[in-house]
Amino acid sequence: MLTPTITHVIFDMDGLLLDTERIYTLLSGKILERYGKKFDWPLQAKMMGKRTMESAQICVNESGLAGILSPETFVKEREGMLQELLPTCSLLPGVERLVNHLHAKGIPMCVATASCTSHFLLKTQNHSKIFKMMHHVVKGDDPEVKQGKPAPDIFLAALRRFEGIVEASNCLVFEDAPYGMIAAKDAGMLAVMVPGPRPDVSYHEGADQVISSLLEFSPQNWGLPPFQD
Ligand SMILES: O=P(O)(O)OC[C@H](O)CO
Ligand SMILES: [Mg+2]
Repeated sequence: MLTPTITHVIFDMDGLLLDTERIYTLLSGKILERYGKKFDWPLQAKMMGKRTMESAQICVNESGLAGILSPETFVKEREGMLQELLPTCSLLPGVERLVNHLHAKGIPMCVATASCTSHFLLKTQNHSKIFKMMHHVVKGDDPEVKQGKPAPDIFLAALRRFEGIVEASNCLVFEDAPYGMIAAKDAGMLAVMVPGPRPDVSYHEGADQVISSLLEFSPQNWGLPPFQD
């Protein structure tokens, strides 16, 4: 296979840069338990990458709680616990090494996340060093993002905000979520999936590569400068 020429990188955030999906899983499980329902991976897979109200609507509908629990109440019941737990999130393995490396080599990078601004600030407050190296961040509540993942809007908005004219085919997206993968591919980009600790390969569809963590990523396979270490 010809080595692609990647010139720009777009990172998803939740579940890719930050270990926040475990917080969402814990809290969604807690709330559903109050209504005698279970939170499982197939439901989580439908919510990942979605914006706040979209993911709440999916959770309520798929759990058979429509008419019993409103998405607004779900979001309200979760909010206090999110405020407490989101600032405790950590960087996922390999993030610091890869972001520092690409920054040192002058590769423009940005973040495209379904997170709303208030949650973004909570999640990143202890990781400013990493996010300062990003050329820009597009968030779920950005006016340019008309439709959330799996629509390509957020990745196309991210592409437009780099300096100069950048081809989508020269962009590499890192994503953890099935909907994020669809969005990246529909935006015409190459995409590496880091699916987290889930065995079900059916969710990896469309990825140009699947790796278990960013520690496994080899920049030179994508036309990016190799690690020195
Ligand atoms: O994976 P992100 O960064 O697009 O955000 C996802 C939602 O906020 C939580 O699943
Ligand atoms: Mg994600």
